[in-house]
Amino acid sequence: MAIYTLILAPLLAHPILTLILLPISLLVLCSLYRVSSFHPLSHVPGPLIARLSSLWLTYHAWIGDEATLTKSLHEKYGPIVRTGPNSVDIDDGAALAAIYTEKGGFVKPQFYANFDIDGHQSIFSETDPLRRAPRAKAVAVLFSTTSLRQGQDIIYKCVDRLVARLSEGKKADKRGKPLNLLNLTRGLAVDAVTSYLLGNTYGALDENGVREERIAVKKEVAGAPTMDEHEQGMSASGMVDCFVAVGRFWYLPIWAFKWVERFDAWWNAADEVTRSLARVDDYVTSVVSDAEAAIAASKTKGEKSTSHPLTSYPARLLQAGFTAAETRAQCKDLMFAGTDSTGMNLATILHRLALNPEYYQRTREEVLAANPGFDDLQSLPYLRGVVKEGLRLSMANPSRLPRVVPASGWTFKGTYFPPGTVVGCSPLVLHLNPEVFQDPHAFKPERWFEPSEEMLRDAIPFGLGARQCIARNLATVELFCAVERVVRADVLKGVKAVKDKVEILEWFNSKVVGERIDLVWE
Ligand code: HEM
Repeated sequence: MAIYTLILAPLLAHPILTLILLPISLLVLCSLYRVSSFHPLSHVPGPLIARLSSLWLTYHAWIGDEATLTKSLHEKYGPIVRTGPNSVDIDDGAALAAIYTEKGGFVKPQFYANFDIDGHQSIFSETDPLRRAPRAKAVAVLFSTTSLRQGQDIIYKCVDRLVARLSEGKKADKRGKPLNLLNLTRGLAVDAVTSYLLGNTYGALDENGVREERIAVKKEVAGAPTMDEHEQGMSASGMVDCFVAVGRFWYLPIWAFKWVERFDAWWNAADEVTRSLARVDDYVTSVVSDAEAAIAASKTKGEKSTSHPLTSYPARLLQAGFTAAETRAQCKDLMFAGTDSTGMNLATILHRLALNPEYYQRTREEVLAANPGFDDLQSLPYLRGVVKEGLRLSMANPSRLPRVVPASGWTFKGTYFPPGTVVGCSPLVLHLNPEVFQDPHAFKPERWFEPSEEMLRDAIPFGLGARQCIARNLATVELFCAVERVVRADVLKGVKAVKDKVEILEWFNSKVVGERIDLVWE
C-alpha cells in the first residue's frame, strides 16, 4: 500500500512525465553503478568517460584513432586499462597466451557479427567455434605449406604482373606522374587470392587495358580525360573499401549497426561503389556456378569435365555440404580479407624501401647473391627482416582483437576479470612498445636477425591462436615472393615516395587516408 501511495500513484497521475523521467532515471542509476565501487571492473584504472559509456570507444573507433588513444591510455594508467564499461585493453604480451591460444583461446564477442556477409556468418565473423570448425576444416588444406608450394606458379604469375605494372610506372612518358602503389599491391592481393583459391583470376592487374579503352572513348566524346580518370582504382576497390568502412562502427549492437549501415549506404551512395559491389557479386556468382558445374560433371559419367578445379575454395565448401549462397558469401569475405591486408602490408614494405634506398640495395644484393627458389625465400635474413618489419609497422589491423572472458572468469597478474568482460591486446600498442622494440617507429630489418623472445611473442600482425589469420601462410608467401621479384627486377631504382608517412584511420582494417601511397621516378 505504501509503495502504491509513494511511488505508483504519482507515476500513474503523470503518465507522460513518467515516460520521460523513467528512462532518464534508469540511465542515471546505470551510470552511477558503472562508476561506483560496486562495478566488478571498478579496480581497473581508466578514464571516467570510458567507465560511463561504451559510446566513447565507439566514437573513437569511428574517427579512427582508437589504437593510438589506447596507447596513450596505457602510458597514463598502466598495462591494464579500462576502455569501456565492460572493456579492458592489455599492454602486456604475457596476456596473449591466455586470451588467444591456451585451450583454444577466449571466444570472439557478438559484435563480430556486424561483419557477416549477405546474412551469412563468415569464417571471420562467426563467433561460435563449433559452427566455424567444419567450414575452416573444409578449406584449411589450401593454406598448408605443401599446397602453397604446389601452387607457387600461380602466385609467381600474379607477382610478375605486379612487377610489369610497376615497370610501366617507371616508363619515361610517365615520369613525374605519381603511381598509386597501394592500388597495384591491392591488385596483386586480389589476383593471388582469386587465382590461387577461387580457381579463376579476377584480373585486377589487367584492368588497365579496359580502363584505358573507357577513357579513350570518353575523351572522344567529352574532351581530355582528367588525372583522376587515369588513376582510377581497380574495380574491386569499392567493395573492399566498403567492407573496410564497416570497421568504423562495428562496436555497435547488431540492431543499431543495421540502421547506421543503411543510413550510411544511402548518405554515402556512390555509383563507383555500387558498380564495384555488383562486379564482385557477378564474379563470385560465376566462380561458384563453375564449381557447382565441376562437381556435377565429376559425378555424372560421360559429362564433359570443366576446367574449374574440384579442389578450389568454393568447390571444397560445396562438397562439404554448404549452400551455394553461403559459399558465395565466404568467397566474398575472402576477397575482402585477403585484399586489404596483404595490399596494405606489401605497399608499406615497398614504400619503406623507397624511403630507404640503402635497405633496398641491401635486400637486392642478398637476393642476387642467394638466387633463392620458392623454398629458400623465408630463410634469407635480410629479406626476412624487411618483411617482418613491414608486418610490424604496416598496422593493417591496428586496434584490439577483442575476446570474451569465459564463464570461469580470468585472473591476469593478480587482476580479476569477471565472465563476459571484453578483453584484448592491440597490435599497434604491442608493436610500438619501446621496451620490446627499441626505437619502435624506425624501420630496422636488422632487428630481426636475433630477435628477443618478447619480440617474437609480441609481434602479432596475423593475430594469434585458433582464430589467427587462416591465410597467414598464403599472405606470407605473397609478401616474400613479391618483394623478392620487385628488388630482383630493380623496378624501384630511382624511385621516391611522395610522402614520408602513410596516414591511416585506425578502423578494424585500417584505411589509408586518400587511399593512395604514391611513388614517383626521378
Ligand atoms: C598480410 C596480410 C594479412 C594480415 C596482416 C592479416 C591479419 C589478420 C588478423 C589480425 C586476423 C585475426 C582477426 C581477429 O582476431 O579478429 C585475421 C583473420 C583472418 N584472415 Fe587475415 N590477414 C592477412 C591476409 C589474409 C588473406 C590473404 C586472407 C584470405 C585469403 C585472410 C583471411 C582471413 C580470415 C578468413 C580470417 C578469420 C580467421 C578466423 O577467425 O578463423 N587474411 N587476419
